[in-house]
This record gives sequence, structure tokens and C-alpha cells, in this order.
Amino acid sequence: MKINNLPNIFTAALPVLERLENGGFEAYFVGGAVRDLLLNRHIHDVDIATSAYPEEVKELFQKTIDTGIKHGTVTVLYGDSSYEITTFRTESGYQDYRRPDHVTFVQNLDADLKRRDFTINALAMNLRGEIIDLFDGLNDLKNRLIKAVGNPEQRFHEDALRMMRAVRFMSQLKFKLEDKTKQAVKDHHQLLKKISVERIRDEFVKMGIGPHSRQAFQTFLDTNLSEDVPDFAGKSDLLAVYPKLKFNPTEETSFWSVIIILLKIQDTQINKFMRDWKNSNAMTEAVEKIVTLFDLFSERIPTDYELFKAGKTVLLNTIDVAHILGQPIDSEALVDRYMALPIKSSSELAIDGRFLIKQGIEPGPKLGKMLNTIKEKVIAGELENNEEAIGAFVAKQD
Ligand SMILES: Nc1ccn([C@@H]2O[C@H](COP(=O)(O)OP(=O)(O)OP(=O)(O)O)[C@@H](O)[C@H]2O)c(=O)n1
Repeated sequence: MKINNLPNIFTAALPVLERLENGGFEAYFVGGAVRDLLLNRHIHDVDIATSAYPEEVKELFQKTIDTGIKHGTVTVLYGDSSYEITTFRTESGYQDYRRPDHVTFVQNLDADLKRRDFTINALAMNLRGEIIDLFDGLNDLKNRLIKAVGNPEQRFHEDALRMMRAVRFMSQLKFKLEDKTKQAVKDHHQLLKKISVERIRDEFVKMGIGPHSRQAFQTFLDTNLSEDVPDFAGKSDLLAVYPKLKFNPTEETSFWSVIIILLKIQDTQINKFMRDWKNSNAMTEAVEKIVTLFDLFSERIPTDYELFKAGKTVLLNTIDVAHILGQPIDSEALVDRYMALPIKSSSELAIDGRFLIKQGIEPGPKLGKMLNTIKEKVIAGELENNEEAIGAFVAKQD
């Protein structure tokens, strides 16, 4: 198979391949970029595999970065882009974050492709646009199948994260998991225990916000992968609701919020759960706010002040979560009420502490309390947001 009209992202990289070939080396586009080209998906970067050793790559190009020399990877800066160029290799043991523990350089492309995870990721393309397909990856692309290269058990022993990658690709690409590969995941899900939480989390989130996350999640449960990720063991009954949800989450915050709600995690335990998954403070805070507002929605209609405190982003995210969970909610009325709030942030208040001091209020807790009362009254529409009205209100309080 030959691709004639290569997208710009590839044509821009052709001189890099040419230079490697002119230097007497083999060079190919490999991995996700070739897969995504054939699937007509957006391509964010192209990776190159070569027979040249890192030192040889560095000699051929002016601007390079030693990204992972030990692992065979040099980043080449060429034109407006950068390219990861990796020497043909096999690897094993990916216990740590991102990089394999051991790397063995191999003689040719065949040996390099043989150690890759799935047939659809083991395609290569040369500078003439010719596809090299040693493992029937083109057929699996056509049949929309995630299938391990060669022996799936071996592939998962090399890097157990690949089992999470399988369900991630199911969700992102709307593919099915091939039977033997699925059986191998079922048999070896425990291997995931050796993998760093950060790597598992990245794949889990990509699965969660992919367009087929409910189907992928079903496989995540069926294969028992869910038993070997933080805080999910023994919870498959609660998680079984996920594949039956109304919609797929499209935002990371919504995905985590939905998971936390399904797991019935108490407000006080959300922080621990998010930390167990090594999430950032910003992500944890955002999710805590959404789940809290969602709980409030389930009990009663929030007050204007509660809507103000939540803010627009949290409100919209919470509406999104309710929508995904099929929770009836008058989202239009809530957004209208939010939009009609007299102020949407504290900085929009017509007065500040200095104004109150001028009105004779002493600095201290009393002043803070007064400011809050004023804010609440303005938001509730009981007090106009201007100096005159607020001044009159303050005078009446003494
Ligand atoms: N555990 C892994 C990770 C990666 N790969 C190989 O390395 C390539 C690049 O990996 P990566 O950049 O992580 O993922 P992509 O497949 O490119 O997908 P995406 O960029 O969409 O994340 C993959 O296509 C696959 O051939 C692998 O065999 N095993």
C-alpha cells in the first residue's frame, strides 16, 4: 500500500528521513502517526525509527536534544518542528514513568516492530509513502480490532500498561478488543500492580474522555483490570453503572466526578481518592467543587449565593455531570439565574473594606462579617450594588 498525498505534518518531516537515508541509514515513520494517518485522525506528532545510533543521528543534524540517549532517543529540531528519532530497539520493564528499564538495540525494522504493542501501532511508512505491514495491522484497522503483536502474554509482560492502553484505544478509536488479546488481559490483569499510578491514570483518563468510553469501561470491568487500579477493588457492582450511563464524559473533571459519584465516595474522602490516583491539586479542587454542588442539586434548588460561590465553570461542569448521569435538572433555569446575578465575583462589589472603614466600621472580624452580609444581600437582590445604597444600609446597622 502506498499513500500518495501525505499531510503536511509528514511532508515537513521528509527531509529528515532523506538525510538519514543519505547518511546510509534506514528511517521510517512509526507508531501512532501512521495509524492515525490511515484512520484519517488528527496527528499531533510524528515519530521516526532508524537504524542509526543516537550519536550518528546527532552527527547528521545541527540542532538536537538528548531526550533519552540510553533508550535510543534523540530529538531533532528541524524547520518549525521537533522529531523524536529512536534507534531500532526492543525493550522490557516499564515499571517507572514513561521510559523502559532495559533497552536492546536491534538490527532492523522488523525486530523493532515485533516488540510493539498492537498490530495497528506496528505499522511503518517510508519516505515514499509505502506502508510496511508485517503483522496484518492494515486488516485490523479495517476490522477495527485492537490485537496484540504476536503473543499477547509476552507483550503484556514486557509492559503491563499495554492492557490499559488496549481499553484506551477501544474508547478513542471505537475499536473492539480481539478475543485472544482480551483473554490475555483477563489472565494477566494483576501485572498492572507493578505499574506506576501516573501511567495508569493517563491511560484511564484518555479512556474516560474518549468517544466510546462506556464500551471500553465495560471491557475494563469484564477483564478485571478494575481490580488492580487505586480504590476500585471490590467495587465492580458500583462501577457497572458506568457502561449504562446516558452520555460519555468529554472533560476530565466530569469523568472523575462521575466516577466519584458512582463509587459513593464521601465528600471528606474525595481528596484522598484523587491523591491515590496522583491527581494534581487543581484537578482535585475542581472535582471536589463539582461533586459538592451535584450533591446539593440532588437535595434542593441552590440559593443565588450558592450559585455565586460555585461560579460559572463549576456550575456548567456540574450540569454536564448531571446530564451524563441522567439526573433530571432544570439546567436552563439554573444558568439563567446565574446569568442574572447582580454580581458574579467579589471584585464586582461596588464597595470594599476601605469604604466600610470610612463609614466608621473598625477593621477586624466585624468588618469582615459586614462585608459578607453586604455581598449576600446584593446577590440576593435585597440591596442595590452602589455606594449610596450600601452606605445607607451600613448606617442603619449601628
Ligand atoms: N507501552 C507501549 C507504548 C508504546 N508502544 C509503541 O510506541 C508507539 C508510540 O507510543 P505513544 O506515543 O505512547 O502512543 P501512540 O500510539 O503514538 O498514541 P497517542 O500518540 O495517541 O497517545 C506506539 O504506537 C507503539 O508502537 C508500545 O509498543 N508499547
